Amino acid sequence: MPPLEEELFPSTPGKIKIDRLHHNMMNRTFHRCFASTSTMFLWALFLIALTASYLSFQGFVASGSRYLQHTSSWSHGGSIGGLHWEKQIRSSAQIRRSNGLSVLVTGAAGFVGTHVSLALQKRGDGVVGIDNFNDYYDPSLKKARRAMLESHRIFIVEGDINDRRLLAKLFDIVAFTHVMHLAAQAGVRYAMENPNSYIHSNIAGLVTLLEQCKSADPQPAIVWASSSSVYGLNDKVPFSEADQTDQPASLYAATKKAGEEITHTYNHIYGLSITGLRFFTVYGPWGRPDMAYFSFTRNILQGKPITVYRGKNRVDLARDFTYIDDIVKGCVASLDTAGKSTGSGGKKKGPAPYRIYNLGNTSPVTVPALVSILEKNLKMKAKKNVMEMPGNGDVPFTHANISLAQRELGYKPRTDLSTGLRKFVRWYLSYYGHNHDKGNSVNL
Ligand SMILES: O=C(O)[C@H]1O[C@H](OP(=O)(O)OP(=O)(O)OC[C@H]2O[C@@H](n3ccc(=O)[nH]c3=O)[C@H](O)[C@@H]2O)[C@H](O)[C@@H](O)[C@@H]1O
Repeated sequence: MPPLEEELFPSTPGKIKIDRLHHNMMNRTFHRCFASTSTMFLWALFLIALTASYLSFQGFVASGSRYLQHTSSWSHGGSIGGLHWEKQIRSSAQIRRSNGLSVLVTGAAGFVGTHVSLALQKRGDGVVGIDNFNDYYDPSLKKARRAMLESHRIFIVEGDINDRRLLAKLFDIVAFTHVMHLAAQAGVRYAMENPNSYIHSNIAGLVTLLEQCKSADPQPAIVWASSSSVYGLNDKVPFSEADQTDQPASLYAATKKAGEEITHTYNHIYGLSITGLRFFTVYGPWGRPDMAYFSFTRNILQGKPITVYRGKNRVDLARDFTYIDDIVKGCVASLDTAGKSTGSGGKKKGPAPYRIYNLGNTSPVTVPALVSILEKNLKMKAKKNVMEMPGNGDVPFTHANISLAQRELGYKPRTDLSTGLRKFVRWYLSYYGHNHDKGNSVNL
């Protein structure tokens, strides 16, 4: 068998005559030469293989990170994104009556958001909720509200209104006719502790939402929650929509007032239909644990003292407490009467309605009177610490003039504070029980 080198490089007849030494030398050189060539060849193969695998690994990483980016942008703590998620949204948005609405409710796991979502769904409108489930107060209460809504086939997307990609995705999936914007950082006194959360939700979040609504095609009509607190240090009673609102007493109030101005610019520039509702101290079942009527109830039942603030010269503070069912009727009537937005895809085509309404009860009640009603319902006495109202953003009283809402929305509050608190206490006891197990976990 010829040596390998001969097979690869057949000798010429002249080469056969080379002497042995020369042949041997040549042979060694040839071996060295062949060895380095084959090594180079193998190295080259190895490098090609390495490069190929590196490139394909890069591709894998890139596609993997694209996948991760995609999923993480919608995964705000839940199974968000994907076909099943989209299907849930579509099914929740389904309209089940003629001329029904398809409404995106922001803050849907909040107090007012839950009640409004339910009312809309019950009459056959399509409802999709969005809520970030933050821990301003016990998130388990928000989750319980969500569970209640889910039992009525209402889907709540877990996400923040500052997430513009999420908002764009929702509007891609559903052509919302209306947005009921209730997501906000609420609470008057907490603004001194955490001012930035008010800017995040009530300013930045509002603008992100309006940006989405302005570019949507069709543009939805927007109804949103302003606040009685915009009247600030106004002392002309009752408070009318035409009164001055340029003296807010808290950062919370200032962000709500700013919201009224911001929505005005979107109405003016882009033709968005806007209705701002100034809610007056809303209370009722499934309410907010940070509010006085709720925390007083919890403390009275637990035998803990409550702090009752008093104004200057020992004047009692008073609020135009408004029952949730009345507020819901005002919200739904606002959606029903909201004129259409006129623009599309970010271009205004004509003037659109801009409205502001007070939604109050028109009968202010003092804080000590509120405490007496709770004591009667709970059949327990409160341990009261009375102290002067600290300068933390509170206002001494609120009182709504509701004639505009009455005229244009047919709004007529029907529940007095005694009736409303009786219903609240009944709910509280059924939800938390007398032993306050869940009440203890309320995070204030
Ligand atoms: O109407 C509104 O616009 C506002 O109503 C409520 O704000 P507020 O009226 O201050 O409601 P509470 O916190 O329940 O206070 C009610 C009254 O109880 C008093 N209070 C509160 C807490 C407390 O420990 N003791 C006490 O006497 C307050 O000074 C106030 O006069 C909501 O918390 C705000 O989110 C909402 O925007």
